[in-house]
Amino acid sequence: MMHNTEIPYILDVENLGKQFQLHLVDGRVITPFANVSFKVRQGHLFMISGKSGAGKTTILKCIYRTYLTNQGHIWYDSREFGRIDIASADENSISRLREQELGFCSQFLKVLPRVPALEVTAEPLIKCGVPRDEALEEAARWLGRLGIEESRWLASPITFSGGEQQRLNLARAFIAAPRILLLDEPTASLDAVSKSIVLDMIREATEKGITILTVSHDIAAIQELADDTFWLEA
Ligand SMILES: Nc1ncnc2c1ncn2[C@@H]1O[C@H](COP(=O)(O)OP(=O)(O)OP(=O)(O)O)[C@@H](O)[C@H]1O
Repeated sequence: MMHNTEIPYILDVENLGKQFQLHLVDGRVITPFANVSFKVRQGHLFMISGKSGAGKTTILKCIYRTYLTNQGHIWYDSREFGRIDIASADENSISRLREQELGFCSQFLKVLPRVPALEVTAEPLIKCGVPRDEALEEAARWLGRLGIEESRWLASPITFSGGEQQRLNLARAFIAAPRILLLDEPTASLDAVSKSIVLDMIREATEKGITILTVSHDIAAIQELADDTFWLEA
């Protein structure tokens, strides 16, 4: 077994800071956090904790580059480009990383209407070049594992309950086995059975070497599995 110190860092967040300008209010600037630094080892489950509103989700969104950062660096040891600063990389590199290496699982569902759940789940695999039939079969496997009834697979996920939408988001995030997976409150609206399935999925993924960063208020459940916890001070 490898000692912690022998496992390389895959992500090195250095002096990260984010500001939002509230254009629709009075133009004021808010700074949820500044000078945030942490390092994440490959294949670890890394938990970001802290008070509500401290900026935990914002950090995940900066790493996925949904948000541009205002300060600092997000050094990522990518398979395709080597060491790259996600904070300043060009859009093409970011698209490529999102397709091949980075996954994000949001608490909320954002999908096109009328696309069936099975297709929505298979989409990340199809984008990676997996043949459609194979991708749909794999999608069925994940939806089944997460307890989404087969009768719902051809419906639009817009009609799903909150917990079903969350499980579909998780299926979509795990299906393509990215190198780094960012999970925003992965167990928030789940019952006990679904929660334990998700915790098993997280455990299996890290065992395969996938690095997971998660934000969760379910400290007891996640911390038991987490290799490291970063406390974001408000
Ligand atoms: N797009 C945005 N525009 C303006 N302000 C934002 C935006 N996104 C986040 N914020 C603000 O940044 C702060 C941090 O939000 P964030 O969602 O990252 O917190 P959090 O720590 O994840 O909170 P919670 O635990 O409640 O989910 C909040 O004050 C929020 O209002």
